Amino acid sequence: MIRTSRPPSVHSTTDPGDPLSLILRPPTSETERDRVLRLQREADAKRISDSIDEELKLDRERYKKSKQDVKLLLLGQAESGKSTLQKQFQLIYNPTSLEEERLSWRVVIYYNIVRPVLRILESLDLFAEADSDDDTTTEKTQGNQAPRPPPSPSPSMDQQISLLRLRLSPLTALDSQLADRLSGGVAVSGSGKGSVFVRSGWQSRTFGLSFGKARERANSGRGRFSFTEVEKDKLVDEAATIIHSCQDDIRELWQHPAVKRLRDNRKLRLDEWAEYFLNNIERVSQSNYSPTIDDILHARIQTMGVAEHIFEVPLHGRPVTWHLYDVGGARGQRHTWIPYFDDATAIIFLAPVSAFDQYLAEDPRVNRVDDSLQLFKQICSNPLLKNAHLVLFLNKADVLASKLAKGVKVNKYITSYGERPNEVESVVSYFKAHFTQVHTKNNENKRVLYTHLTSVVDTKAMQSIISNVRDSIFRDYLKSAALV
Ligand SMILES: Nc1nc2c(ncn2[C@@H]2O[C@H](COP(=O)(O)OP(=O)(O)OP(=O)(O)O)[C@@H](O)[C@H]2O)c(=O)[nH]1
Ligand SMILES: [Mg+2]
Repeated sequence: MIRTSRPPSVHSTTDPGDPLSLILRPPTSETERDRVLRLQREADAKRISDSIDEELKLDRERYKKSKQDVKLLLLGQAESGKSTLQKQFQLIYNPTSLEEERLSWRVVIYYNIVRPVLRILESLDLFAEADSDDDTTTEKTQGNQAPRPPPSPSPSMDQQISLLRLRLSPLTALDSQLADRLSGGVAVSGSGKGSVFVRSGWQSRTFGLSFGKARERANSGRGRFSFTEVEKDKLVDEAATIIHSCQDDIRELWQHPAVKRLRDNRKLRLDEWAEYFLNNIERVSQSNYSPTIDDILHARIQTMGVAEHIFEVPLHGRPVTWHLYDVGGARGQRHTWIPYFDDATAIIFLAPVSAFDQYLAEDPRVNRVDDSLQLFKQICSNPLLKNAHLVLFLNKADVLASKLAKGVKVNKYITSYGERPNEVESVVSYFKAHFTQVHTKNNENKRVLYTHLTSVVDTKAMQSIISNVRDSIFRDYLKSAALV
């Protein structure tokens, strides 16, 4: 053991020769008031520095502890149902938080009404023109043959639609205001159907909480806002008033024979949430409207990036922290998933089986079921994910059933489906076989694939499916814990 003397450059701060001490030393002319202010500043600086140290310490502890947590990734293309599944988890493991969010969903729901109404009006315009174009072309080729019957819609229908268009004109301005509010003015191009995306924590930003307050809530694990904060929102109140005053016109448009015709001949295809809210317009447009859980589950807003949700899930009476990562599924969002692959415990991959007649908004040449299969292949074969527990949800079974009941033919879009029966059971087993094959061909680790046929908006059915998934994840979790 050797003894060392202090190196010559190190001095105590009280050393009168130390240049730092000289700088920090209060001026000799300091008044009593200056001294009080200086001490106050020093105390503030210390408090901030201590709180940063404390935050860093907590971060380190959180990170250490989070190694034992379950990390569950919800993956799948846009509109596959990931955020809806997240809400079902929230409903089971943190119901009060969903309750607290209830009123904040009004802005999304109003947007989910206004957008399709404007789309219906656009389609009426577009196809009225297309019809008349078709007629001119036909007449030209028909030469001197007798003229065809007058094009529909009939003039009286035209007048009705024009009148509705006029009366619904306040919705045009509302549409962009709501879009702006939801996206925080950020437009995201090249990824997904609309330009409206939200990041994790959108509610606190949407309702104008100051950053400090939002952060404080996020840090305290509450990350939410209260009824009163939401109630004060002027734009949402205005939207409620406009939608309330337009409700009869919205209903009339929705039930109009011209719109029915466009829907029947599938020139107008509305998304499932649009149909849901338009079918419920009377209730949703009430001035004292408060969204039901079903409404929240049907509300649609695209996720941007990755949103983390934390739940405590009991295992043999002891809480285990689950981190649910709800990702944006549009092609332009998928690069944001990768940092979460490293330590994922489990994946739920959602593939909407109802999407066989749809194409990607990001690339209209790609059938959505085909995109799901390609994406599933990438997930199955990704070396970073090879140890993650794998669950597949063949989702939107209810939407599939209603499409098939309307007579939409699968083999028109998926030619390899051939002459198999156009029935739910047959379609589901056909798609399931394809996903299973992708898994089998990309399964070096011989991991099990757990498959469920789901409608994630169905709360009752989801309760038992989620508990089934939870048990299977915990089984693997305990096995790997035993190996450590
Ligand atoms: N009827 C029905 N609607 C569903 C089902 N799953 C999801 N939806 C609806 O489909 C829409 C899209 O669902 P989301 O959960 O937002 O989709 P997502 O996968 O999070 O989409 P991105 O955030 O864009 O990646 C929502 O309006 C849901 O209510 C289902 O099984 N049945
Ligand atoms: Mg989402």
